[in-house]
Amino acid sequence: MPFPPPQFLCGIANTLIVEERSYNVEAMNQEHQNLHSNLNTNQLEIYDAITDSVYNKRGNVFFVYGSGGCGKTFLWRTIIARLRSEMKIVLRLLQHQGLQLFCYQEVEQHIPGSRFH
Ligand SMILES: Nc1ncnc2c1ncn2[C@@H]1O[C@H](COP(=O)(O)OP(=O)(O)OP(=O)(O)O)[C@@H](O)[C@H]1O
Repeated sequence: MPFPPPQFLCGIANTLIVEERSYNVEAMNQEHQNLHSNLNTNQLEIYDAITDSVYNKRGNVFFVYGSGGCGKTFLWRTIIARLRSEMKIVLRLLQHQGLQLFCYQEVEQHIPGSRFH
């Protein structure tokens, strides 16, 4: 099967990156502050574990579960707002009946050399 030329694939990747970096950083920062200040103890514990993994490049995988309405989405929104307020890239890979899978990748400033893993 023919493979698209690399420059075409590079263009697609860059579109994704550009879209993910088009957020209003100030608005995201404000949203993060609002959400974070309302996190309950359990949410805060998970928030700290996930952000610790991100900022210390631990590469952990987290499976967050709980009954409907317990605040999982609220937690994700808080974490995502924090990362996007810092121009980091968060991709939602899957959402199915309470299961959400996110991929976070810090992309280097030099976009053409950057990769998703
Ligand atoms: N710490 C919080 N402070 C204020 N409101 C909260 C908090 N956590 C959750 N909520 C609110 O509670 C409601 C349910 O939360 P959320 O949608 O995050 O639950 P969920 O676990 O994702 O539910 P489901 O599994 O059904 O999708 C939402 O209106 C959300 O804004």
